[in-house]
Amino acid sequence: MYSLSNFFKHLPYRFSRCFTHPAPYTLLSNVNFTHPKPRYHSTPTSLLSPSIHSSNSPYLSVRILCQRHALDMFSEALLCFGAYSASVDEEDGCEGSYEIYIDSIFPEHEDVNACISQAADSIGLKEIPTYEVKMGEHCDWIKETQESFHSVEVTEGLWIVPEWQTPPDVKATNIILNPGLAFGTGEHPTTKLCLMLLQDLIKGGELFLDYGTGSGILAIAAIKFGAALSVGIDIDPQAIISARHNAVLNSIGQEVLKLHLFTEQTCLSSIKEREDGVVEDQSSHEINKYDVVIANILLNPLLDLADHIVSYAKPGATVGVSGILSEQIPYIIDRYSQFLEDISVLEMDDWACVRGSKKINLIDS
Ligand SMILES: C[S@@+](CC[C@H](N)C(=O)[O-])C[C@H]1O[C@@H](n2cnc3c(N)ncnc32)[C@H](O)[C@@H]1O
Repeated sequence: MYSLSNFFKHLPYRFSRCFTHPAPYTLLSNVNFTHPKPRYHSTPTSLLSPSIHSSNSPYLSVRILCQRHALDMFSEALLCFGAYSASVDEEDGCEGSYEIYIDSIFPEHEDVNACISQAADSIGLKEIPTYEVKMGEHCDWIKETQESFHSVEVTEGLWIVPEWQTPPDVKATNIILNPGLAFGTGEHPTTKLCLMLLQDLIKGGELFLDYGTGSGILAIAAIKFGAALSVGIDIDPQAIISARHNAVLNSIGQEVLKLHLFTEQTCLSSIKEREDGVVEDQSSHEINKYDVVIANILLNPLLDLADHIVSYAKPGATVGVSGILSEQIPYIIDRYSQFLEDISVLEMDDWACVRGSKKINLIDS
C-alpha cells in the first residue's frame, strides 16, 4: 500500500532533472531546500516566483554565468533563495558553450551574493558562478517576462495561446493560458508529447487523471478534446491556483475539471476550502477509475510512484508517463512493464513519453 511518508520523501526529486545519472532508483539529488518552499519543477525558458506581489517595484537585474549542465537546478535554486525570476536566452552568444547566461531579477533589498552562494551550495556547485548586478528601472518586468511566451501550435489545430494574445486561428482548439505561475506553457517537449498522446486517446466521454497538473494544461486540453471529467492533482498549491485560473480562462467549470492538492493534511482531514480558494480533497481521485492517466513529473518519482500512478487507471486503460529524458526510457520501461502492456514510446528533442495499457488482471497494491 502506498504510504504518505513515501509520498513526501519524493518532494526533493523535483530538483533532479538536470542530473542524468544512469542508474535507476537512485536519488539523483539530495538537495533539500528549506526556505522558502520550492515552487517549480523546471525551467524550460523562464520562471517567475509566485511571491511576486507588485510588478512595478524597483529591482536588481542580475546576469549569472552558469554551467550548462546545472542550468535547471540552479535556476530553481535561485528562486528558492530569493530571486523573483530566472530566465535563459538560448540565443545569447553562448551557443555550444559550456556556460550559459541566466538573467535573474531580485528584489531591490536582496543580498544577491548570499542568494547566489546559497543556491550554488544547495545544488553542490563547487564554485560560485560569476555574475553582474544592475539596478532595474521602474517598469513592468513581469509583463516583459510574460511577453517571452508566444502562441504555440502543438499539433495541427491545437494552439496554446497566452492569456494576453488573440488566438491566431479562432477555428482551432485554443487553450488559453496564463503560463507565468506554474509549469506547463505548452513549449516544453514533455508537455507537447502529453498533449499529442491525449489528442490521440480522448474520443469523447473519458475520465482523465492529470498527475502533476502544473498549469492545468493537460486537464484543460482533455476537456477540450471531449473528456467527460478531468482531475488534476499537484503537490504545489500555486499549481492548483494557476490551474484553476486557467480553467476559468477556458470557461471550464469545476464540475468537469476538479483540482486537488496533495498535502499531508489532505489525508488527515476531510474536504475543506482554504482561504486561498484551494480545495483539499482526496475523495474523488479513486483507484481503478480513469480511462486515461498521464503523469508528467520526473524520473525518480515516476519510478517510486509507479504502482500508485497506475492504480488510478481502469484495467486496460492507457497510462502515459513523461518528464523523462530519452536516455531514461529503459528505466521507465523496466519499472512499468510489471503494470503495463503494449508499451510504446514517443520522443521529441531528447525528451520522452512512455505509454502502455494497464494489465487487465493487475492487482493494485
Ligand atoms: C513538469 S510539470 C507538468 C505540468 C503539466 N502537467 C504539463 O504537462 O506541462 C510537473 C508538475 O508535477 C507536480 N509534481 C511534482 N511531483 C509530484 C508528485 N509527486 N505528485 C504530484 N504532483 C507532482 C509539480 O508540482 C508540477 O506542477
